[in-house]
Amino acid sequence: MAESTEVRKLVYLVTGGCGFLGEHVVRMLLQREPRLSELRVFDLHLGPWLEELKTGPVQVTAIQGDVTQAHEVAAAVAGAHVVIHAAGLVDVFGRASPKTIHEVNVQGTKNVIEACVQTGTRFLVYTSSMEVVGPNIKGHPFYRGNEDTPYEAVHKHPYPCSKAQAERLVLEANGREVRGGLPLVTCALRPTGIYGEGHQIMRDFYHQGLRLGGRLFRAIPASVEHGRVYVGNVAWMHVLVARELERRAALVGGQVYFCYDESPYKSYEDFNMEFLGPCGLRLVETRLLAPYWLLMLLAVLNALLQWLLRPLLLYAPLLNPYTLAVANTTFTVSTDKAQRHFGYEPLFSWEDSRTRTIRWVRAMEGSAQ
Ligand SMILES: NC(=O)C1=CN([C@@H]2O[C@H](COP(=O)(O)OP(=O)(O)OC[C@H]3O[C@@H](n4cnc5c(N)ncnc54)[C@H](O)[C@@H]3O)[C@@H](O)[C@H]2O)C=CC1
Ligand SMILES: CC(C)[C@@H](O)CC[C@@H](C)[C@H]1CC[C@H]2[C@@H]3[C@H](O)CC4=CC(=O)CC[C@]4(C)[C@H]3CC[C@]12C
Repeated sequence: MAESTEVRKLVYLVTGGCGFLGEHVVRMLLQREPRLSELRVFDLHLGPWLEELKTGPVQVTAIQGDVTQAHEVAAAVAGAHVVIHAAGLVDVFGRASPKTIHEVNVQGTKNVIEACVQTGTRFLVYTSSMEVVGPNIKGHPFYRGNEDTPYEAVHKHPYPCSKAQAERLVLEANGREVRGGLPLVTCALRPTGIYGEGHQIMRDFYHQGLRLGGRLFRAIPASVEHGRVYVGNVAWMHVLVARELERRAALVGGQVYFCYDESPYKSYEDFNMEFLGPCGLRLVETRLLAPYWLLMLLAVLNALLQWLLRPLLLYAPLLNPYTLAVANTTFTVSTDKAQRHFGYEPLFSWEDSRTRTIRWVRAMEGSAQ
């Protein structure tokens, strides 16, 4: 842990700093990085909450910008010591075109890398994803795997494809000479399904349950386990690895790390019920009524409806062939690589993560009444 008496001299840039994860990274940096003199928050959509952060000792600079625009990225990166690149189009629901997903996630990442090289920024942390690994299109389970577990990472969906390409670009950029002659040091963090305060999908599930009279209907067998990780622990891993990149460049540079904590392995739906159950929702067992083939038929009908309605409106339900396949494939990680390489330990216990998330859902409950 950096000493609190350290001189404030570092400039950090967080792209996507107003997103679900990005906001937690921004707030974690302000709380736990005492060397910060300036924190730049770069996002397509700036949040009003940024204003409240401008009263502290750190200069918080809000930058409205687009990672697909190289000149905007270069202007934001210039003079930064560290870039945490979390901006991305997280779309598995067909809201954006494959072209747009590629432009943001791949070209946007290229722009960040080139901006670091051209302006002399030496440290880059990329928010990758478990989806870079899987589940693959063959539905192979990934059971308690780690960063070295062999797995046939074969993707067709634009989102995992874009994350895999972007991650590869970041790792390949490690060691490139930046302006000033020193090497660029990069790494990529792979969160599994992130949950916590501000998670839009949890919000969607909650509102869906309210619409259905307090019930959610099981679509996935309880035996299908999904690894999940609390947003505060993902944010902490970003802050910690950003700090250690300089000191441990030879070990950490060019590496990937799964984000993990003590969150239990459960099916995606059962895990969500850890928070939605205490807020009054219940999961109705319909596995006998809704076999997988019927769910896939409904998912395909959703995809067809989305295509037919696109000229008129955006129809983007949670259930589509991709989300059903991912939800129905076990993907859990068990690793300590981040602990071994840069001393990561989860900041929030499972109990604390659960309590914080329930508190957030309850606050939604109040706003929904
Ligand atoms: N939510 C999850 O479960 C997981 C997310 N991730 C990754 O974490 C990162 C953050 O994801 P979330 O916070 O969940 O998503 P989010 O959608 O809440 O945040 C993404 C942020 O990026 C910004 N952004 C999008 N396009 C942009 C552009 N062209 N220029 C500038 N900013 C742009 C958005 O405005 C948003 O604030 C993403 O890279 C995602 O791939 C990885 C694993 C799991
Ligand atoms: C309708 C039911 C089938 C329901 O169970 C569908 C759940 C589905 C919306 C989610 C199941 C698994 C999620 C994904 C997983 O956590 C991995 C991810 C990593 C990312 O980088 C972004 C988000 C996501 C793709 C995540 C999205 C929501 C699910 C598909």
